[in-house]
Amino acid sequence: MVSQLLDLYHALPVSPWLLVLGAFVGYHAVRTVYLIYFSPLAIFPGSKWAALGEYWEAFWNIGLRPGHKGQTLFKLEEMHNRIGPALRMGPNEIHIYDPAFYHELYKPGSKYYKDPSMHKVLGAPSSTLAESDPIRHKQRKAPLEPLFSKKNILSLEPMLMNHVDYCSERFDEFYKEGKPVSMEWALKSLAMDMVSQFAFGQSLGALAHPEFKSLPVRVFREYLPSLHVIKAFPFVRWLNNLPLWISKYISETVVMGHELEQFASRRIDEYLAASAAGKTPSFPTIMEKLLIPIPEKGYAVPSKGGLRDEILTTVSAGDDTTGIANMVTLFNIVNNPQIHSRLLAELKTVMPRPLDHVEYLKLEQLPYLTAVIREGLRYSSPAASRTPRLVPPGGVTLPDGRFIPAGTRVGMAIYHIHYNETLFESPRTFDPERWLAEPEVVKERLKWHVPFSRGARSCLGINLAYMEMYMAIAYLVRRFELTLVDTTEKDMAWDDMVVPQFHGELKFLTKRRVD
Ligand code: HEM
Repeated sequence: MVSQLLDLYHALPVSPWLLVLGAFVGYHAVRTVYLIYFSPLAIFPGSKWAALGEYWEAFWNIGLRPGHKGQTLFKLEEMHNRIGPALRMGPNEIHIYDPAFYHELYKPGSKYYKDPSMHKVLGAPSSTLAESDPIRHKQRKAPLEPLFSKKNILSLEPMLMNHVDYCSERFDEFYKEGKPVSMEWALKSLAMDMVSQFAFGQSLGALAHPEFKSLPVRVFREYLPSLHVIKAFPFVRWLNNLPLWISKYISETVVMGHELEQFASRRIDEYLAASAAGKTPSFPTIMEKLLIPIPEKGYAVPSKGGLRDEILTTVSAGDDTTGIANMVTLFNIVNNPQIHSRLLAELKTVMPRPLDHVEYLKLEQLPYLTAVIREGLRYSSPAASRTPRLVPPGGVTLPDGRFIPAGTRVGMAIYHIHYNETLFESPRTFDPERWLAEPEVVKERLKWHVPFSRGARSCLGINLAYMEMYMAIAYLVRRFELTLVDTTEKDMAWDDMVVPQFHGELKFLTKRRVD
């Protein structure tokens, strides 16, 4: 057999290496022609590069060329406006801009499931956030869903209030030293302490860090942008599996990720030890619920690694997003004196003195604060990127008659809804008034207010996020004369690095109000 193969090898008219090379080139030439001209998705316009692989998206997103970082979202917006509501953006992916399709794709009971390959990028495939199978997703969500109900979240109010009070004390320290506060770090730390205490029963102490740059806050800020790179080059994820002594020469983010995992594991051990000793927090926690099996709903307690992944993805989902929403909202309040003074006047009706406390349910009733927060969520769109789903069996026919086959990845972006001129007049203006119009008009606009997405895969933390926002905005505006330091609109421009990454810093001097 071997000698026959050797005879064949010697009888070949050209080098076998040339044959291999020829086969490789031939395969790619045929694949290129097929993808660009004959694939069922060839009827959709878009860059030819996009039809061939993840290159087009990577080119605009990962910043190999200056000015091309986190730009896919904006490039798509420009292309949709130029060439139509459905574009090809991958060998097997269509991007849609038509708002009418949003409520088809993300409606409750939608048959468009999360795309597993996309969510593998997150690195915790067994977590509620990343799970794509609808049955397993329901099982994983079973212990969390009642925990995140409004009734339960209301019981967190005293715990959240402690963090707002401590944050205020830290702002005093900065003011006494004559230093401005870097709000992105401070507000992400506030969100981190709130959500981590809800997770572990004990906060990660992010607000106590001298510059608000604790490891967990830094890791999520550094790690999320690397998801663009992992998506284009999935092998990068394997860096995580390298021994730490090797990865520390390659990527600081990977090392920080390992440290965070160890940190979270220690917190889980501490929680388990405290719970065995009968010491549990006075408020409900994510850990507590994850440790109770619910056989009738198919929920079994995960392994320790599974617990860690679930907790870390939930904490990461709730940290940057809420921090960014608060930061963008505060910037726009302070940068618009009329909005600022009207909001302050309203807050004074329920908090006559700067140090007063007021029940969250009363804050929620304030119409102007509510309008400001809604507008802050629209304007900041913290989960701005597209969230892809898979076309269900049978495929789908778009309103214009074009067919998308089953299994195609199809996505829309919250940012494109919130900044669509047909849905929101002058979308680039921060205008709380749009939420104070006639009730029918507001009702129609709310249909397009989707910062938390819609349907079965919408944000689990919506009640917590609203409560954090109402409390942070109301108390910080009521307690402090916030003055911008070296910050302009230009600093608040952002790139889409899975969550917005800002070009500059928002800095405030934080002087206490006396009346
Ligand atoms: C302003 C703040 C927030 C915004 C704008 C936001 C937005 C979103 C969006 C758009 C999704 C859907 C993602 C997708 O389709 O792939 C999502 C999912 C999720 N969010 Fe949030 N989120 C916020 C805060 C929070 C908080 C505070 C928590 C909890 C700690 C949280 C936990 C989650 C979880 C667990 C999911 C996955 C839900 C599932 O797949 O069933 N989020 N969030």
